[in-house]
Amino acid sequence: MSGLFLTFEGIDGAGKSTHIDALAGAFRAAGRTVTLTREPGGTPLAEKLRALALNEPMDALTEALVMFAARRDHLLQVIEPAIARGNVVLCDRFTDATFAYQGGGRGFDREVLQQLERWVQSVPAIRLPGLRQPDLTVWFDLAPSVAAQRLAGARVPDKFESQPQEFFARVAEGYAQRLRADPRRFLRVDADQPREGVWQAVERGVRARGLL
Ligand SMILES: Nc1ncnc2c1ncn2[C@@H]1O[C@H](COP(=O)(O)OP(=O)(O)O)[C@@H](O)[C@H]1O
Ligand SMILES: Cc1cn([C@H]2C[C@H](O)[C@@H](COP(=O)(O)OP(=O)(O)O)O2)c(=O)[nH]c1=O
Repeated sequence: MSGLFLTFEGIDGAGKSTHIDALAGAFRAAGRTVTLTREPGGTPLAEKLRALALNEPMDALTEALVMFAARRDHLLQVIEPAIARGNVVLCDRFTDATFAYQGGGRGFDREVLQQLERWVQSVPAIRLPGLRQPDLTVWFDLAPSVAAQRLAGARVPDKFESQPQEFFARVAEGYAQRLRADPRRFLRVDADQPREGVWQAVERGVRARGLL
């Protein structure tokens, strides 16, 4: 079986977490080996970079470089080997998050991000000029006001979660731009419904593409 690479995106509080586990269960039930991972993070080095990125103030270029440094390590140490073994890699956030948060939220130069994307996602397994990209990206689309209500009191906010709603409106627009640039890669899910409805939309979308 050939490997698969699926990523999950959305503003903080959109409700990704539960459904990633459920999807892992569905793939395992279909006989697949699943690698569950996340960004920033997924390796010892990238988890150290995550702690810095989520807690230390830094300028937008530094933040983007830290995200892509963590990504490079994660891609080479975990994601590529798992895909090569034929696993299904389910990754909580990937490069679309950098375009959404650092590009949209922080207003950082998208051309610089595109250059970093080209460097970091050029891997030996893929002949240039191709890049490693997800086979499917599930985008949990939710209005920032609803996400803020869901997060209120749910957990101690980190550097990003404590941003104002206007920040998340720009992050959401950042995701929408990435979808417009590559619509076939995305499954947009309306996250403003009860969990069961969200799950059905995720499962149906993944099955409809023949991935499950
Ligand atoms: N469909 C839903 N309706 C209402 N609340 C939800 C729904 N999905 C998740 N939640 C709750 O919203 C909060 C954020 O969900 P979470 O899965 O942690 O989001 P994310 O991983 O996208 O940041 C949690 O408290 C979770 O229990
Ligand atoms: C991957 C990535 C995440 N982030 C941010 C988005 C999130 O606020 C945070 C971590 O994401 P996440 O793992 O979704 O947080 P949690 O475990 O609290 O649900 O990092 C970026 O700003 N840029 C990136 O490239």
